[in-house]
Amino acid sequence: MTANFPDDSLILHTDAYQLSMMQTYFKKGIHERQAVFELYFRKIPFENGYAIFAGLEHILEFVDGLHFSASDLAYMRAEAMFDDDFIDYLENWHFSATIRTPREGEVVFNNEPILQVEGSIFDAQLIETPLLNIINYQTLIATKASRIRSVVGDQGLLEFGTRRAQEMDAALWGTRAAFIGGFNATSNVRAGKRFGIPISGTHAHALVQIYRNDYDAFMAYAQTHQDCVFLVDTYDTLRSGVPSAIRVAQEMGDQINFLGVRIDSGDMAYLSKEVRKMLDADGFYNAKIYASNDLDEETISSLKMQGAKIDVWGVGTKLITAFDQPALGAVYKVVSVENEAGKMVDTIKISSSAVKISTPGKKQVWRITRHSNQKSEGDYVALWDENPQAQTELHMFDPEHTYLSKHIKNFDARPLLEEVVVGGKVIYTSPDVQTIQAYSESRLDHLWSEYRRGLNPQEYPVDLSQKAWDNKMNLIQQVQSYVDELDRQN
Ligand SMILES: Nc1ncnc2c1ncn2[C@@H]1O[C@H](COP(=O)(O)OP(=O)(O)OP(=O)(O)O)[C@@H](O)[C@H]1O
Ligand SMILES: O=P(O)(O)OC[C@H]1O[C@H](OP(=O)(O)OP(=O)(O)O)[C@H](O)[C@@H]1O
Ligand SMILES: O=C(O)c1cccnc1
Repeated sequence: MTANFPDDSLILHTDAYQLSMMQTYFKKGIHERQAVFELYFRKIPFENGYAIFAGLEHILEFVDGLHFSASDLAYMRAEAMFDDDFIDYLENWHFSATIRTPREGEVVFNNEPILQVEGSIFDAQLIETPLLNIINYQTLIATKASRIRSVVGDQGLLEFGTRRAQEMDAALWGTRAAFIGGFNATSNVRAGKRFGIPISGTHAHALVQIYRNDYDAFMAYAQTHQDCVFLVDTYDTLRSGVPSAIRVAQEMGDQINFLGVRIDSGDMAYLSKEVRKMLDADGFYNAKIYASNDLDEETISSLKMQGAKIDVWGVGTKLITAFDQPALGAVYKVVSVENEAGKMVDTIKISSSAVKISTPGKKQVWRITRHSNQKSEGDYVALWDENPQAQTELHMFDPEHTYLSKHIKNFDARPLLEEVVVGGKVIYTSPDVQTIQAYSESRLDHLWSEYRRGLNPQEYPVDLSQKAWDNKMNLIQQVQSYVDELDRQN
């Protein structure tokens, strides 16, 4: 049986190991030590050249008023895993960390922090799982949406995914992420209500099946609605669906806005061309052809290449489930931690795979743009105390293949990470989704088309400052000497 709690909170939406580690920090008296954690992904999804940052609003909603409710604590008490003194402490605990992120809709890349938490190790550890949960999904969907938008051009793009999404929350927040990535409207009415996303829709095959023929169904719909898009493929698109739609449009005349017809099966290149001819032949030049059925950027771009006469694209499953790559794979790593003497010390995670070695130190991401053309030259990941804005020349080099380097003058450096939560208090109010979408579009304008193309894009430079790179090499050496020493002792 499912237990429902009136005071349920989202704070236990975390992995048990976070709470276990917190108990250790608490019992050992180090829980108030400061730390910096950074969140990043290692590979851009869908082999795209960029990603779109999304998830901030949900994070702020989660952090706001974060506390352990009575039933959360009672549940923990009943679990053998936790001790009473630890749970007593949680009762009066308040979140007090600082969080920095780019603005939602920002264009972001792999191997750079897209979120930073600075606070007690206790607080930073507690929110790792929900932060990853939110960003891993929403950034993935916003990026997928942006890819789809890039092939659609300025045609209509409708989000139809709710019925296929991985449960209700995913549908809701995925819809919002899709809008940030460039969709025009959604079929999800609750997303319209909550986020101010325009809602849009046609009708289903059920309507036609209930009336048992296209004409009666379309007529009934037309008599009860002003705006009409008729779904024409239930029985036979060209012989029954479209002729019935045209007949209803003619008979209803000015009483309706005949917006167009939707095709949901068959060869959509062939059908759309035939349907266009039929609509035009009867003077319905402005009636649009909508298409849906397992579409994504690949099928849409193929249909366009075939000269399909489709004006509006409805996309569900492959968007909302990120069908071709279901995970972004973002991680959250501690980069600096306070030692016994109260001093912040940078920390590293070593791996035999170079991409999995973390980059130590609290960092800022600087977007470097040329004065002359306002195009982004790359991102410059520097230690927090560095200020590239004060430099007249910047040496940018690939952190793995260091011989790949360039010197840049006459540039702008813009910091991406901004405070959104300070001392546990949310200080940032998200703009409306339309503003976020427009911001995202404007950020993409600063990218060369080589990075924007959907197929085999060039790799955008994400470079480390010399200081950040030296710091990383130093720490790798320190860890190596420590392991070598242990090896000698054994
Ligand atoms: N001309 C085309 N070129 C490329 N892909 C197409 C074309 N026409 C349709 N498609 C796509 O082909 C896929 C296959 O469609 P599907 O097998 O579902 O056929 P269908 O006729 O829609 O059948 P169903 O009634 O089961 O939905 C869909 O993703 C659809 O978007
Ligand atoms: O194909 P997607 O990209 O996921 O887009 C959503 C799909 O949902 C509907 O089909 P469904 O069969 O669920 O309902 P229907 O009875 O209206 O066709 C719609 O007709 C689309 O085909
Ligand atoms: O309005 C539509 O046409 C619609 C909505 C959800 C899913 N498929 C289609």
